Amino acid sequence: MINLLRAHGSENQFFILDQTQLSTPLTDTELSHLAQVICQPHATSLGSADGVLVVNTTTHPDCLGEMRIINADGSEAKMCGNGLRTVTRYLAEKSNQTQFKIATPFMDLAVEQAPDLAPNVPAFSVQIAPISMAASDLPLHYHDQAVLNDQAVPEFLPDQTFTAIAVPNPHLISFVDKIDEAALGQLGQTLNAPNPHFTEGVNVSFAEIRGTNHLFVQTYERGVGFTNACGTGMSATSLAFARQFPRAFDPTTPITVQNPGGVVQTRVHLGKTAATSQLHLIGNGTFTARLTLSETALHQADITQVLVTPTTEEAAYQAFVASTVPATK
Ligand SMILES: N[C@@H](CCC[C@H](N)C(=O)O)C(=O)O
Repeated sequence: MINLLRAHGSENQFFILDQTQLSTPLTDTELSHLAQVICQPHATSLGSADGVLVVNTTTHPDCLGEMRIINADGSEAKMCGNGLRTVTRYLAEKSNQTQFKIATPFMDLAVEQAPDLAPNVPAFSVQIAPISMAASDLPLHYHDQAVLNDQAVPEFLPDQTFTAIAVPNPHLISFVDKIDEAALGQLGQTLNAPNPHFTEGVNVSFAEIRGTNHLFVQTYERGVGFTNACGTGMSATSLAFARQFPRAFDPTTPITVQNPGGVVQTRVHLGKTAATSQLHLIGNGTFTARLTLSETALHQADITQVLVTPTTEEAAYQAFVASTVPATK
């Protein structure tokens, strides 16, 4: 029998599939099909999920494994920050190591265990890289501009400015006084349908600055829709914040980023350019259930016979959020 894990980082919900336990790894078509089926709200008793995190072996130096992220719509993304924290925990527990690297499609990333956030709420710190603002890396097409940096784009929305950053998955960021969820949803949908600007879609984040090193970020994700939290989105937003709002940024302490699913911290070390800056994302890596099914059923994305065994971690995570986050909206 094969085990899957139900995991979340700030309630960004995933299934972790360790392909090293299979006699035959799933093909890319099978992985895409599995994500589209298992992430549906009523597919399991666990509710909807945002994607499937696939763990493979790797021969890259210092890497304990490779992580791929398949979005709920079956598309593959270049990176997943919240997911990387949960895969860090998975590989840390499997190997009994606390500091190592994980291979991702664009880069081998440094990860480590962090102090627990609360009893039964383990936390992990992950590097977010590579970083680029080059329009060609997003890709973004806007009047042949090389970058989009804190700029009005009336084609997106009036009265807001936008910054585009790849980490390396694409993010469009806008700082606002108060998040207008309907406007975020509308823009997210438009830029993830065929459009002339983001031809491969984009994750769209609106952010409120709530004080020095304190943000609230909400994201409409490519391949998913609204998420409770987007780790790469909160990291890219933290970088944009540090560059655009130096008076509200204290480089000596982490940034607290609230989100609809809880709270994370980011560390931003500004370089001369965005690309030479360094980003780290720190937050929970929570396992809420173990799932068991046959390898044949997994290949066929047949989850009708899956056995779900919940853990006790969600109550601990919710208690942590209630004690530390006075109001998320
Ligand atoms: N939730 C993730 C990002 C997942 C990928 C994204 N939907 C994309 O297509 O780029 C995160 O925590 O970073």
